[in-house]
Amino acid sequence: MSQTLQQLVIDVGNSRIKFVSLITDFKAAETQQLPLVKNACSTLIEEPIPWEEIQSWFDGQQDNQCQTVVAGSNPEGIERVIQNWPQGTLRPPIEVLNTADFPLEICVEEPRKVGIDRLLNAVAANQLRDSAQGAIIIDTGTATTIDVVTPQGSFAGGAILPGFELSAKALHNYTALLPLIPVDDLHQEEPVVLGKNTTDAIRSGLFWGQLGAIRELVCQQRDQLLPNANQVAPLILLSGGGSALLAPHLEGLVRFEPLLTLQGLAIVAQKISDSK
Ligand SMILES: Nc1ncnc2c1ncn2[C@@H]1O[C@H](COP(=O)(O)OP(=O)(O)O)[C@@H](O)[C@H]1O
Ligand SMILES: CC(C)(COP(=O)(O)O)[C@@H](O)C(=O)NCCC(=O)O
Ligand SMILES: [K+]
Repeated sequence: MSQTLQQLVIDVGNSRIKFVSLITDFKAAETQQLPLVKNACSTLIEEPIPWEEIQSWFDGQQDNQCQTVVAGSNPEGIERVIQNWPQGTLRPPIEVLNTADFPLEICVEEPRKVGIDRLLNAVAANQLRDSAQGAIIIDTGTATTIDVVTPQGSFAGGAILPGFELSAKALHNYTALLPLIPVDDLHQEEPVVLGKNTTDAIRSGLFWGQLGAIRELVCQQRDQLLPNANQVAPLILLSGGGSALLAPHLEGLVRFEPLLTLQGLAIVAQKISDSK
């Protein structure tokens, strides 16, 4: 019989706090499946947390059936979530901090300085990739990260660049004449390449520049993962707040997994609870 664990998992980034409830199958490690997301919501980092909605996911259940866990790249934001934790149905969260306990080898100069979100993505990628297959993870948050997992399953580092919104704010904040372009504009219609006014020129740079940077880094990282022809092509995963915007343009190249970090955190938390 397969044993399952219900979880409330929270990822606190630099722009948004993401909440999901999931069902994690203890046998999932053998099946190359990610924990199943049942409910999801998010809020901007400075906005109130939608506790009522989140608590309603667990209506009619005993609190001790659900494991709650929080982690992320924004320590102040995590503190806020813990401080504002509601009285009542939800069990207080476990904060996952210590990446030394992760089921992951971290091959960089200072493993403790790597953003936990990048490592959680790698844990999730390890669940999905075939054995002897490497992985490349594109995560488009406040920053966009493009990271490599080796065919042996270790986190091997990667690249960090500004995401859509940060790039838009930087252009506005550090120039005299450039307006602030809301990222929602990029969703309305595909930006023209040849901007005939300032706004369209910025939209073009933000959108096609981000896409081009991602393609170039994926290309170079793939070459590094495939030093000879008899290796398996890497699994390329696309996640994060900006991923829905990019997915149609990376079709055929990537697998779209918008909640990868949260699912990685669910796997890590399940392993921690299992080992106790
Ligand atoms: N409507 C939108 N259109 C395009 N991009 C968006 C939109 N909403 C969010 N984003 C992108 O997603 C990023 C936030 O993604 P998220 O994964 O929540 O970030 P973080 O993990 O840093 O909190 C924004 O910085 C922006 O780049
Ligand atoms: C690169 C990041 C800012 C991405 O965070 P996000 O955009 O998701 O909020 C975060 O992973 C981070 O703060 N990393 C620490 C430095 C490092 O990973 O090397
Ligand atoms: K992230």
